[in-house]
Amino acid sequence: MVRIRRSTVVGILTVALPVILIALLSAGFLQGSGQRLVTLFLINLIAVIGFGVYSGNSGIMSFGHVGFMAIGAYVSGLLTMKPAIQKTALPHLPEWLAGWDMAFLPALLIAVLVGALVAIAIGIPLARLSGSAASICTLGFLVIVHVVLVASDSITRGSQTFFGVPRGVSIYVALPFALLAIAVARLYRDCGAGLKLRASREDEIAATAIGVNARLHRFLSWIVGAMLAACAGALFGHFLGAFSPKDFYFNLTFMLLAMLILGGISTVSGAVLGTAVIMLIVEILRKLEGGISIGTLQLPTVFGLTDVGIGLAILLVMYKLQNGIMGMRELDEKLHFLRRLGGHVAPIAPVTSKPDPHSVLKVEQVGRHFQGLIALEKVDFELKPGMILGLIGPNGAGKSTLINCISGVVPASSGRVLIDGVDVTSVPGYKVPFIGLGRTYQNIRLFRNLTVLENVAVAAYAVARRQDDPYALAMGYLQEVGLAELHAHLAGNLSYGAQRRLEIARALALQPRYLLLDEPAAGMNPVETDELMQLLNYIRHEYGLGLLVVEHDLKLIMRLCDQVVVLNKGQQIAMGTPAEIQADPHVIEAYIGRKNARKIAGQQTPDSSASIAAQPVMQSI
Ligand SMILES: Nc1ncnc2c1ncn2[C@@H]1O[C@H](COP(=O)(O)OP(=O)(O)OP(=O)(O)O)[C@@H](O)[C@H]1O
Repeated sequence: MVRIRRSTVVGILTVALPVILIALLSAGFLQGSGQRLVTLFLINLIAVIGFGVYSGNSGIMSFGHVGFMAIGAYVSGLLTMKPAIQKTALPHLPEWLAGWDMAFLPALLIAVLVGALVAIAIGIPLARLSGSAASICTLGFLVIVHVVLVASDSITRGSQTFFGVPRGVSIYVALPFALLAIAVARLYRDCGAGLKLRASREDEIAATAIGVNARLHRFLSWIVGAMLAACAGALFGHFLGAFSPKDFYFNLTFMLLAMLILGGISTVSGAVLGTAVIMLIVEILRKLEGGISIGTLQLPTVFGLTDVGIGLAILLVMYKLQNGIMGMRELDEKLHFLRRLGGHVAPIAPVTSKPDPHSVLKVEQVGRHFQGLIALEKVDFELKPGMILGLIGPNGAGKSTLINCISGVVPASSGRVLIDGVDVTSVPGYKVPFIGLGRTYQNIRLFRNLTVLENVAVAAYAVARRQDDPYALAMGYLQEVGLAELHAHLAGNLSYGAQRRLEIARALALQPRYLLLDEPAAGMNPVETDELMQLLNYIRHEYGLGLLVVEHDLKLIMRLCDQVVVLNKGQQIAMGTPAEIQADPHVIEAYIGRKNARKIAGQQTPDSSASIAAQPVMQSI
């Protein structure tokens, strides 16, 4: 069963109600041309939303969705034409394509289905790409669709227009589809799939480490967006009463992208606002472009004024608001009273447990080379639940590389990492969390444009049972780390210490058996560091987790850890209790150099040991 959250319903209504109002008022009070303009607004809105479902959630700018509009318009137009008109307009049509004479609605559904099939075929390779490479591919798709339609003149009439597509798209016809598009887009944005895709848009590596299969979600959003665009195309074809490939090319792409970017690429409310604003600008500038007379003054025609005007509008908005007028959040997420209407998330207390005595994380002879540089060699240790293992070493010793190898972010060149017998290196990155591993990062990797609650909810989605609300679970973990009050804030706006705690809450929400923490105290003041230490001790005892902590704060390591592993230049030079490590001459030498180590050794008195002499040095590093 799909869980629809109250906040999603509030979000849909916030956007849908003004659209309904505009449409009904226009249908009641405007004349023919005004009504046509509003109908076109509704059709464009569906297309812009289609663009936004893919581009807004994945962060990949699509130039290809007008290709799906062309497919939708062509298929629906062809299927609904009267046979007699079709014979004249498209005399060379093969028999199997001719004479379908379908009603509007089934033809539109088939058009959307064809759009989806094409999207599946293109989406399989496309989903492997991200960033500008994917954007260029979508542009390639648009060009291919255009060329195929123009080149197939026996079935499309080539670059010429074919008339005879039944008209009949009015405000009343377009409105239900626009409302459906709004609902689909918002439901998708807020559901687990949409949330995961938005997380991967923010940081694909961090999203993968909490179980997000970014390729799968890019693929799904591409198909949903394509279906909406095909629907918009079909409506557009029936609105025009004709089909021509040139109507579905760069000009339309430019205008729809302008709407999307101006309003804000990642929100449905931005799509509505952007579509309305650009259509108004276009309407005004088209009138000016043709030359108008004001009293006795006759303004000349200005070629290209509309396109220049749209370009300037985008530039102006982007100069001030990089993420468009609405930014990254929906209107209802920004307005406090609408947020309250969306309801309160009641936390579910996390399930705590005792350490499992049979579980073990084994690092076996792990090595990693980077083009001749040996970053790690033959590292070997075990971590058990309920234990805190410190991992220390000078800069460049290989600590982060080891954590990356253990968590599957970087494949090990040699050796194995086993969690309860399962080889981490043999599973894809997004499946690693499911074998019991959570982690945080040296350079904080949060989903900065998602809220604090959403950051944790992405992880909770990965492991939540069907009956549990991932948001309620996430709220429970936020309470554990003392961030519940800040749940509605954007993660990127939190203080440094709070961001580190949020990363821990996100990792805990995966319900792991082992937690890898890469410099969790970096950038924290002494009070925050003390709080962190208490939190880590609490996690170890209450959740029965095994913790691997990389830290440069040796005081913290010595106070917190049961065992410490020391790396130097990729080699494991020592392993033991904090007291043993402090006394180890190899460790002292690695940290302060051979010469200084000898000096310390020289300062020894009969009743002092190297460890005592070295302690202030070790602790001051
Ligand atoms: N992706 C990479 N490509 C090439 N070299 C790398 C890569 N990652 C790490 N290295 C190299 O591997 C070595 C170990 O780096 P690593 O970041 O693991 O050390 P570290 O102990 O975590 O250091 P620090 O305490 O400064 O974070 C360094 O020489 C580093 O330059």
